[in-house]
Amino acid sequence: MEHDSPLAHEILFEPTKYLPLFDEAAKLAQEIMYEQTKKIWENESYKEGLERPPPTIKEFVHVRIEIRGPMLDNPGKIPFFNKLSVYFMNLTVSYYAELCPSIGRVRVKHRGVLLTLKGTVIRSGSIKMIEGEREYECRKCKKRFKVHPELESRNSIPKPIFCPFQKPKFCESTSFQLLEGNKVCHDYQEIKIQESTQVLGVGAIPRSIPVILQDDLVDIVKAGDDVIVTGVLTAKWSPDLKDVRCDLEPVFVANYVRRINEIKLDIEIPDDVIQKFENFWSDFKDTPLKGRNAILRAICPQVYGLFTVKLAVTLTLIGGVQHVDGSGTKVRGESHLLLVGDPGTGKSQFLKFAAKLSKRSVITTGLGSTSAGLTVTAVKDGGEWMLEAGALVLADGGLCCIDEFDSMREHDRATIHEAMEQQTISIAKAGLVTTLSTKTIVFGATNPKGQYDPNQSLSVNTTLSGPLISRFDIVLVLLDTKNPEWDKVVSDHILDQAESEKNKCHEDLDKMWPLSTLRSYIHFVKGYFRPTLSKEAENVISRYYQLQRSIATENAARTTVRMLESLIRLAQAHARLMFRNEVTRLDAITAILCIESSMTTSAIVDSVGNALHSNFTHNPDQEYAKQEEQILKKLKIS
Ligand SMILES: Nc1ncnc2c1ncn2[C@@H]1O[C@H](COP(=O)(O)OP(=O)(O)OP(=O)(O)O)[C@@H](O)[C@H]1O
Ligand SMILES: [Zn+2]
Repeated sequence: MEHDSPLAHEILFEPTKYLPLFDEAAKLAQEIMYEQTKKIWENESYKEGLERPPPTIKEFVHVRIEIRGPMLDNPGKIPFFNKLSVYFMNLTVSYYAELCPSIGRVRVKHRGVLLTLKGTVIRSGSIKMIEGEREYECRKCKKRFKVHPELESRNSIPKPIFCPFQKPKFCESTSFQLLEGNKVCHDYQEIKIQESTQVLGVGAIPRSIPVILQDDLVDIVKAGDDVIVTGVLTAKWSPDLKDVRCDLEPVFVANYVRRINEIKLDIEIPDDVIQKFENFWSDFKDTPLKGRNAILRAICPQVYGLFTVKLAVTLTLIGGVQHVDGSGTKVRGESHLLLVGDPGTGKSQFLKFAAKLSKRSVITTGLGSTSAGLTVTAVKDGGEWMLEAGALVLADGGLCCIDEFDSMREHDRATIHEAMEQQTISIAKAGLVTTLSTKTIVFGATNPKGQYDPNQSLSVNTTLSGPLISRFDIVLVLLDTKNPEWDKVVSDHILDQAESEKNKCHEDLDKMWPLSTLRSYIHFVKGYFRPTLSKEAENVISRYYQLQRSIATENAARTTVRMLESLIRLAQAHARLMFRNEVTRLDAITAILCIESSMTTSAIVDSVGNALHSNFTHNPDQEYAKQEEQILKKLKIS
């Protein structure tokens, strides 16, 4: 029903009066239908001799109110077209958008109305049973009535003081009989939802609010889920702990909960934008790598050069195609990237830019921004154990940027392996047993321990274990080695000197790829293309893998089957970047070049060089032709 119909208005502004009536009506309707279906069932099953189970009746029936509409896309903001102004005591009140505030804007004025909040589940409590209403009989007028638990006093059920029956005249009795046999219990669970950091400005602290789920709403969401919850705001006294003042805490009693993980990521791209992408590639059909580099230049434009890093970041964000291998094991499609670099080499800039490019992202440090750290932990909240989601769970379906990656805690070092490869985290603690999804791209950045020693393996230089490093598709080392020529171009760039002529022609291309277009492009190619390997590409990748396996290097941890899966993912990602549905030899060789720059010792490219000083070439297509010839010779492919 439209939100401004009279009935909707009543429900929105007096839910505690109308919703119980709706539930009563629904229960009555269920009883009537049950009687009718039971009669039909008795006749039919008798006739057909069928042993069909009799119809069942639900003990608790609730009417769930689902609020939809554009106001949910920008909670708390009052979009103009949605602003319903009603003159009330000469005040213009925009009612309805106020019923979808962001969690940080929930105030006392929202108490008692039907609110709709949007957020991410950061904590989920164990499932309990609470005693529902108690039935009493008045000893004087013999009438029966129910007393409901009071949320404010932590679901205790107060004893009745006076008889509620006032007609035909006041009963005034104060003595009642508790009817023991009618004890009613409800399933009960407490979760905590936090407003999405995407909605907040940089540096704003995301607010959270406890939410109470009862009956059929229990256990339908997990930590990390994005949800829209409709319900009534009330308050409860904080637990009476020694020397701690008791406060009234806001709490949200849910009437309806909707998971929006998939919906949120499924963003519509207008046809004219897709047409723009197609026109762009038709302009570059003869020099495809020039077109690709125009896109790559738009990655973190404030950082000059670092071509290899920009390519790696883009391929990581686009990712490969998730599939199930011959043995039935799910092979992830998400790539992971690790930047190991000296201070001041631009790592944090790339983390922040990548987060802006993603629909759903969490930026944190190895230590994690909450007690849950990177994965998940069990915390005591108000005397009861709850599961708290860490960064990887909150970034499920998106990107998790982890700065100072090597500073993570022991607890996370153990669980992050499963989280990055199997993309799940299983936890069994304090009676809370669950498996949470972490289908997340991990983008890590870390400084080497002391001075980077190229003769030592990555594990030694980063104190990260071999198995953990092997989970990263690409590991780029950014060494701030002295390079006068490089220092000059970077300082010119930073000091915003007059760009040299040869870069001028790139300016208009950069204008074509502002952040919003780049984000749409990445989202579109990820969703639209599912590239398969051509025979040529397969041949190149398998030859390279065999060559790597035959060369015993100290980075043996990197030449596992995982490397093969990484090559396939990166090649598929490059095909998507090139707006194609087939992985060609070009994509396979580009994936190999990424892996080569990933190794401190390269297998086939003579001078991989320092990723920090990799720059955009003026004619990439010609440059590539030379590289391809060199690599095919090394792989003995004619
Ligand atoms: N190639 C570059 N072009 C332009 N600016 C750069 C380049 N490299 C680094 N910078 C600048 O240097 C500053 C430091 O970058 P950033 O903070 O990302 O370094 P970092 O690697 O994260 O350092 P740390 O490891 O200490 O966190 C930033 O302002 C960044 O813009
Ligand atoms: Zn009475």
